[in-house]
Amino acid sequence: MKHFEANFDGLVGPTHNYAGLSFGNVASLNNAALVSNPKAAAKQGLQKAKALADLGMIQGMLAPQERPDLNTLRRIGFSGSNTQVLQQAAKTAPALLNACCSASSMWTANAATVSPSADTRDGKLHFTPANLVDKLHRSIEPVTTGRILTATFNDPHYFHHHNHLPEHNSFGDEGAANHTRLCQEYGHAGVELFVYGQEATNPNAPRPQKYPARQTLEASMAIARLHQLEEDNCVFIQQNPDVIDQGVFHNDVIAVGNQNVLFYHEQAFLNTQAKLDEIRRKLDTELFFIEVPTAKVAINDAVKSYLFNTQIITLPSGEMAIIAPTDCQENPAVYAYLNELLTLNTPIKQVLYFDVKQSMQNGGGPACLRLRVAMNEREVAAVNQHTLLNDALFARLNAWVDKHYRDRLSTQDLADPQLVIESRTALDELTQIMKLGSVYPFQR
Ligand SMILES: N=C(N)NCCC[C@H](NC(=O)CCC(=O)O)C(=O)O
Repeated sequence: MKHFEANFDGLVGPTHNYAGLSFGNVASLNNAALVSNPKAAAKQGLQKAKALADLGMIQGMLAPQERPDLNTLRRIGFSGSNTQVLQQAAKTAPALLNACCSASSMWTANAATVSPSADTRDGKLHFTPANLVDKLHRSIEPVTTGRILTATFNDPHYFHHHNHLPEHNSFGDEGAANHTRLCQEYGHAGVELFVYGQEATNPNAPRPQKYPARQTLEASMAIARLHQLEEDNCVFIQQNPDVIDQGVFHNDVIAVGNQNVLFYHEQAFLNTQAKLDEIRRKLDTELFFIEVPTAKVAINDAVKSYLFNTQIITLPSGEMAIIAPTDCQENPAVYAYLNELLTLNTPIKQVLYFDVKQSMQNGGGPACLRLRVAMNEREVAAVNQHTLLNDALFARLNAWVDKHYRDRLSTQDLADPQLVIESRTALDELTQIMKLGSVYPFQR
């Protein structure tokens, strides 16, 4: 049977904006209050996704969430008509209004952790939506994320959907951004790498001093249990707390894996050598550990350019390509490194650059925008086919964006009641295009 790794990219929502909501994410803080362009953001994302589909990759799209989130605003005591709720919140608690308007579900690397059927005891593909408890604006995503995932991977014979983990700091979970998988072939059992920022229940364990460690070991271990993984197929690695304090808020800002390649910065992990040895012991295949030294790329350059927030994909030819943001071309040290990488004897043979600046300005690179789902051909056939990107869906979604999205949005605009109407009209139409059913609170 054939097997593939599909990418499911998040469609950027109509309220994409820069509110500076993510302490510890330097791009989000540095670009706070910039005026955004939701239309351009959505189109940049679609272009990247379509380019991968055109390369022969299986590419899906995940629907965005309903924002402004009026349910949450009502839950915290704002009342009256929608207009009154927005006006009261804007006047008395603008930070809470901003949190309820973020389009952050676009970064689907944080939607869930996914374990392919080759790794799990029941032979099903497992999904656990991330609870994202570290950030208020993200903690309101998991329920709808679960509904969107269930509507996308909608055959219970193949797909096993779990609830998100308990909403407590001990179980801080950021999904696939802190998880990667190494394997020989996508359809063979692999080793799942769970990279955590701290041990919540061990006060003596190392942890960052300045910025939050969003993912806990406790959460990673809970996911491994839920997904029915064997101990021999898991490696738990601690992220280096010093790099979290330099702005590496997720592991996918400092490391990325694909098949038998692990591409990571010298300073990414704690106990690196022991962990690499454990991977070698648990995965009996030729492995390429590509370590980027600080002398070639400083942490600061890695964070600014998102060198490691690239996608490494295996093309139908069997060669690997790196999907990088154009910011990597603009950074001399990183660009020189990527050119050198192509001359090293690794499976990576080309680099393709994409402009995803609207997302980058909020700290989301190409890899943040996608959720990887390794599947065999039967599982691909069991996916909701209206979510898979082809020429027709691409044209339809572009027209949908043109019709509904603004090309300018400031944080002041978030209180505009018209934005609620525009966003709901757009999402209602989208659920019909992608045949998702009633996934949004306003539809239920
Ligand atoms: N690395 C991965 N996988 N994802 C990137 C997520 C970026 C997101 N930014 C934001 O949520 C900023 C929103 C704002 O400031 O308006 C975050 O920090 O959670």
